[in-house]
Amino acid sequence: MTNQIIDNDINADGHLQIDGCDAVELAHQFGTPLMVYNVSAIRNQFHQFNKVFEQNDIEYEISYASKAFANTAMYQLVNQEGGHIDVVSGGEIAVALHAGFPAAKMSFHGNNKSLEELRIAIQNHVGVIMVDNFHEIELINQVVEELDETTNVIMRITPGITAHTHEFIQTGQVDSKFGFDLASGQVEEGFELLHKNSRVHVLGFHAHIGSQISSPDGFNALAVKMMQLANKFNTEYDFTTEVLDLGGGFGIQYVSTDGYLAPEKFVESIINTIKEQASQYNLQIPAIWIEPGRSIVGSAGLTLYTVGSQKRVDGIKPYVTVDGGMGDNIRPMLYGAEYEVVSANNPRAQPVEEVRLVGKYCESGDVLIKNASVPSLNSGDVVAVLDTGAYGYSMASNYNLNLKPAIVFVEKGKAQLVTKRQSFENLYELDNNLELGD
Ligand SMILES: Cc1ncc(COP(=O)(O)O)c(C=O)c1O
Ligand SMILES: N[C@@H](CCCC[NH3+])C(=O)O
Repeated sequence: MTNQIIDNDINADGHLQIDGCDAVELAHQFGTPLMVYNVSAIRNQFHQFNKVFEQNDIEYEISYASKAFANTAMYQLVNQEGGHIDVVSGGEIAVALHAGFPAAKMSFHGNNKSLEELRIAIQNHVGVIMVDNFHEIELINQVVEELDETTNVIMRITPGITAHTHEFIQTGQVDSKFGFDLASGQVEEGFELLHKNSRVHVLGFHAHIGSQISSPDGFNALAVKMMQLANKFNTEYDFTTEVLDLGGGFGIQYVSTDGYLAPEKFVESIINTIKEQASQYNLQIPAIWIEPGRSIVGSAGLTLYTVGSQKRVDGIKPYVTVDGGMGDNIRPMLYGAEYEVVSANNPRAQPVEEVRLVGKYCESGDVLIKNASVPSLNSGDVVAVLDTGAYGYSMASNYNLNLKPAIVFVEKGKAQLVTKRQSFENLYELDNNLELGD
């Protein structure tokens, strides 16, 4: 969305509206902080991805990386859109199953899956396990034997590509904790071990080079490496790569100075490179899978807060405090991430000053926006921090024992509470009274 609010985003009362719902009314009805997702925007991003594959007549899957944002309704929405999901823990599998999401459309990721998690995945016939390392191969072999089951796997490889993004969210460089190292022959070694087990079916290869990437170059380099790999395995092992999964990582625009490339344009570029490589090697084009997270939900979500206290000292940039902060959005503190904010009461109001938009947590670093250009804001006003849909709620914490926010989905003028705000009881319901001491 970013702060280029268009007429469509403003209703007759002059308030911010999200897919036909008044943001100020949502804040009053459901309380703040409140996460609001525009369901039409999520559906539209699925359609854009589908369209680019279909126009190119490519077999594909859109495997939504649910670490970006997951709850029961989100898994159900992805299912309505015909997507697959990428899950990374027993917890994500459990919530997806609870939502009625088909196990066969899940890809199970992780660099340290436990024996128990692998048992859950294999018992429930999860579609594919993205095998990450040699230890995991042993565990998979053990579980399929023990449960008298079979499983599909895709090998995650570390391609040796350094994506242009924040160091904390690069994953494709040689020095990474994820995947089988391509350059040193680990992929061949792992493949031979997997291939030996008739209960394990290798579908192909996966790589994910990082997140919030703004240029297609790294993806094109990845597509070249992956097709080289497919060709090598075809020649040396007579192995047909059925699936190449190129991960996610397509960046979104958080602030107006961020470059913008529509997420489906990254995919178009990947498809073109794979087509060229396939014709060069005279290989059949494998099914192409992608795992977008941020590009599906990032700009579809925003956070509504209510303004509270303000601190003003001559010569110091003012502090404007909202009723949430680092507990619902750790990204500014963790990655120096930037966001834009608008007044939900009057999104057209001209900025009159630069302030620090800060949270209510006991940390000086709890700053949501360092340089927020805002109109005159008063206590009780509702503000919207835009583009918070990815890795906000999913990395939320109960720091200071603050409650995690509620989540509302809106679509065409209708709003639905899809996750309740936590209650104080939720904060102690797992605790036992102390029995030690006097
Ligand atoms: C394996 C894998 N796939 C997909 C994603 C989703 O990335 P993004 O949300 O940047 O699209 C991630 C996260 O970076 C990941 O680790
Ligand atoms: N949590 C990160 C993205 C990590 C992607 C997971 N592999 C972010 O907010 O940008």
